[in-house]
Amino acid sequence: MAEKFCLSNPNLTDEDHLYHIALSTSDNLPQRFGDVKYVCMGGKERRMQKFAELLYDTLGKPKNSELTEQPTPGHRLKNISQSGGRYCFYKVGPVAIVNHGIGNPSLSVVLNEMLKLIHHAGCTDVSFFRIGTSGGLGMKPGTVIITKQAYNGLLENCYRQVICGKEIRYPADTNPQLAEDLLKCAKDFKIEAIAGNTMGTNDFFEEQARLDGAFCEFSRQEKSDFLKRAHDEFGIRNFEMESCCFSGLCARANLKCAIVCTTVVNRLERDDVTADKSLLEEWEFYPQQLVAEYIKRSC
Ligand SMILES: O=P(O)(O)O[C@H]1O[C@H](CO)[C@@H](O)[C@H]1O
Ligand SMILES: O=c1cc[nH]c(=O)[nH]1
Repeated sequence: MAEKFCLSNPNLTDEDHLYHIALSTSDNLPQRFGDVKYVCMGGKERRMQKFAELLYDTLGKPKNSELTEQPTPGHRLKNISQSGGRYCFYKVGPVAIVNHGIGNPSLSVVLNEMLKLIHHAGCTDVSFFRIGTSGGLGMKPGTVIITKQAYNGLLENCYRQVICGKEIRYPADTNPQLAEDLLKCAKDFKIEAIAGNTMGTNDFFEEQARLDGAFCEFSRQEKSDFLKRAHDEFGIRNFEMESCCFSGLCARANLKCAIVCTTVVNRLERDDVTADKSLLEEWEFYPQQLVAEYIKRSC
């Protein structure tokens, strides 16, 4: 029998309040969530709601889903964490779908609580996925990047976490087999996708070498030198803002993870994101299609 996922924190007890996702150990976690095998996360609430509805159809309306009492077209699923007011959370068959907001701090909070949820629920064989958007480095917008290694803004392949006034570095790599399987789904769906390294920063503007933020005290030459170095020396193919924390905490918990991000701009050409809404929605849909297909094939 597969081993139950177990966090190593000795302070965890049978009573726990997952404050930001509005759940606690008195909410029948093993009965409601013990079958979860996939946790899918992404920044926006709307994207994750749409993804949950897509999965509900793709997986043939699985019975072990949490449904809303007042369904409307495209809104059949219950937002389990609605009363928390911070994140949305849907359950579709063996999949938990959650949004994480922008950046490592917002992700870290909900990821800690999702890890505690699967611990208390006694889940087995769980994989984590981030489906997101990113700025491509030399990539045609709409290309999907499946992250191999995450680098922070200092071009270090790690997640830096401050604990009791000290900084600890955790490796920030994803699972190669998941990446390969997702690339295969992309090929079958004729979605342009590559495996590459990702830079996960703590800022959208200056840390990603954008000249068009509220502030900028570096030159165009410094910007292009940095982008060239990231591309040529470190194999960076896209920028986003959660890959280090996501891969760092999943690895720390001994869980497999994948990061699948579409690109919405080619940073070698411009800084601002100018594509129209329908094109952005189309590009944003590609990672959802790939991860939904991967889950359908593997569950
Ligand atoms: O599309 P999502 O998942 O939000 O991710 C990307 O978009 C946000 C910035 O616009 C950052 O959170 C970045 O990581
Ligand atoms: O350029 C981009 C686009 C999306 N998200 C980012 O963090 N950077």
